Amino acid sequence: MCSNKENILDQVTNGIKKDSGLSEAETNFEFKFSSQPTLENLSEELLDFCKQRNWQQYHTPRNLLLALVGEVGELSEIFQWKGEVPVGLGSSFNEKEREHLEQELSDVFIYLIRLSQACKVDLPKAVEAKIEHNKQKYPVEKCFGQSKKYHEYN
Ligand SMILES: Nc1ccn([C@H]2C[C@H](O)[C@@H](COP(=O)(O)OP(=O)(O)OP(=O)(O)O)O2)c(=O)n1
Repeated sequence: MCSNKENILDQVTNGIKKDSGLSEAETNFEFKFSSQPTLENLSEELLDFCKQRNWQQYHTPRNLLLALVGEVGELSEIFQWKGEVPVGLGSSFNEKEREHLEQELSDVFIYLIRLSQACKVDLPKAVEAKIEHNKQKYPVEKCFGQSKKYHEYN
């Protein structure tokens, strides 16, 4: 390890290793989402899906929130009893389980988009603002390599 960048990477990796017991390969986050469809594309499609079925009457904020929580429960069941799972899932998930995971993550995302629509929250803008807020709350120089709650730092 000679450069500063390598040094930081090493510290991050070791930090993850120490907490999760996973190796460097198992904590490799290199991954990119597709650029299409956009959030706006999905948002429009979901609104159409709902209108075509005359389901606006059911897609109220409270109902959508309950549906979202239900889907989070279904997502959790997939991981239940598996113990720690590496980033990328490794050999912990077979093809069928991976497909199931894709479906449950999608259900959660779909209801999150619908709930945001029903609450008229501009989700990408809100997330961007929240990330900025998190940066202020968790400054790198205070939090580097530690995962404590913000009020536990001095
Ligand atoms: N009133 C509804 C019912 C369903 N959906 C959409 C959003 C979810 O993506 C999916 C949820 O469908 P199900 O309630 O059938 O749940 P699952 O797909 O999880 O099926 P199961 O409960 O059998 O696992 O369909 C919706 O928008 N509004």
